[in-house]
Order: sequence, then structure tokens, then C-alpha cells
Amino acid sequence: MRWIEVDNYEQMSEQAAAVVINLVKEKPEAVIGLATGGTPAGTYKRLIDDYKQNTTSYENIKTVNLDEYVGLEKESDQSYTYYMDKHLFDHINLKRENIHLPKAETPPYEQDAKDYEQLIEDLGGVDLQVLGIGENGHIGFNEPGTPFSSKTGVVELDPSTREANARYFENKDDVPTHAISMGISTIMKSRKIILLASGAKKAPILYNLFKTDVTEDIPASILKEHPDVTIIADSEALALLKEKEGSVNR
Ligand SMILES: N[C@@H]1[C@@H](O)[C@H](O)[C@@H](COP(=O)(O)O)O[C@@H]1O
Repeated sequence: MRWIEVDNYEQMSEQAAAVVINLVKEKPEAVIGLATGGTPAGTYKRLIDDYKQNTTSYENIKTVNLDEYVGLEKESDQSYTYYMDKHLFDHINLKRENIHLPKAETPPYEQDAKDYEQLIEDLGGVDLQVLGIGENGHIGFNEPGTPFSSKTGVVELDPSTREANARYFENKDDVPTHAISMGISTIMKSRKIILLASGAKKAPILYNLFKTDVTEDIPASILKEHPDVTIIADSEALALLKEKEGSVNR
């Protein structure tokens, strides 16, 4: 696991976008795993700027998103489908048929999850997975305690995750209780992973992640067993770690 410290959100976004753009140039038919949330939004903005300025083409790129809320209509402002359209897909030349998110709109959700796992396999696996991290160490929507062997499935959201994501909803109670998420074993099959973190709220979990052994209590800790993971985090997110351990650029 490689740790890279950058000054701020803008630099984190810049570096993450550069990793994606390099892959798109090297492998124009790559499969890219994408995340939602506040953290990767700046990365997507840079991908759009680069697309407009340098005409980097996504014509043959395929995308698979990590997760989607169960039971929300795709058109709903809070669905991850809507998020991805608004923040990225509407602005670059990805083909609609190459964009994939778990369905999760209406039952049978378990079947949707199985189909999604199969789809990722059929695409040949993920070349690059972009990850954020929950304040409790979740990746995708795999909450603490999720078995590392988990495949894509229907997962229950931790009350703390619903709380953290309530800012995107009108009402706290509107936050769905479940999601379909790529499993931890699914994420681990990605050939390369970048995990992004920004802001003081992520400082405690990054410190815990750095210090911990691999444990299901901190889902992101499994990434220590992956051969190609880079954490790109800003100074605020690394503040506690640096205070206690010194430099993290290693
Ligand atoms: N399912 C998503 C995760 O993929 C994301 O990494 C996390 C952090 O979100 P943010 O980037 O807004 O802090 O939130 C959500 O729960």
C-alpha cells in the first residue's frame, strides 16, 4: 500500500484524474471502477476538463460503479446513477451501453446483485478501481464486519453511514437502509486501486487504517493485501497520522 500526501482537495483530484487519464490512453478499452460521494467529484470535473481540452476519448472505455442505493428511482436526485450522469457521464463520450451500475430499483435485488458480479467478470474484471473511504472504514458500502470473502450483494447500511450521507437527502429518514454494493472480494480483484481521502473528517480513519492489522472491523484494511493500492490523501485527512507517525510519503 503506497501513501501519497498532497496539499489539498484540488491536488488530490488532479493526481487521481492523471491516473485515470493515463490508463485511458494506455488501454482505450479499459474497465474502470468508479465511486460516488463528495470525494471523487473533483476528479470527475478534471476528467471533463481534460476531455474538453485534450479530447481524451472514452469511446471504448467501460465503467462499473461500486454501488447503488436500493429502492431509489434512477431519476431521483440522490441515486448514484443520477450522481454519475451529472458529475461525469453526461459530459464525456462514454457510450451509454458501456456504463454500468447495479440496478437496485425494484426487486429482486439479490438477483440484480448476482447479475452485477457476473457482468464484472464478463467484462474481464476491473483495470482500475477508484475508491473513497467511509468514516468507519467502509469501501463501497461494505460496512465493518463484512466478510472479506463477500461478493456483490445487498447490504444493510450502518446507522453512522446513513447519518453521514443524510446531507444529500431532504430528510434523514429518506436515506435508504440498503444498497447493492460490489463485494470486498470483488473490489480486491481489481488490478489497480486508488483510494482518495480529503478533509479532517477522514483523519481518524486514515490513522486507524495505517496502524491496524488486516481486520474485518475496518473493511479498507484488506487493501493492505492488494499488490497495487495507492492512497492519495490531503494534509487534513492525514493530519492525525502525521502528528503521531511523522511523514507518510513512502
Ligand atoms: N458508498 C459511498 C462510498 O463509496 C464513499 O466512499 C463514502 C464516502 O463518501 P464521501 O466521499 O462523500 O466522504 O460514502 C458512500 O457511503
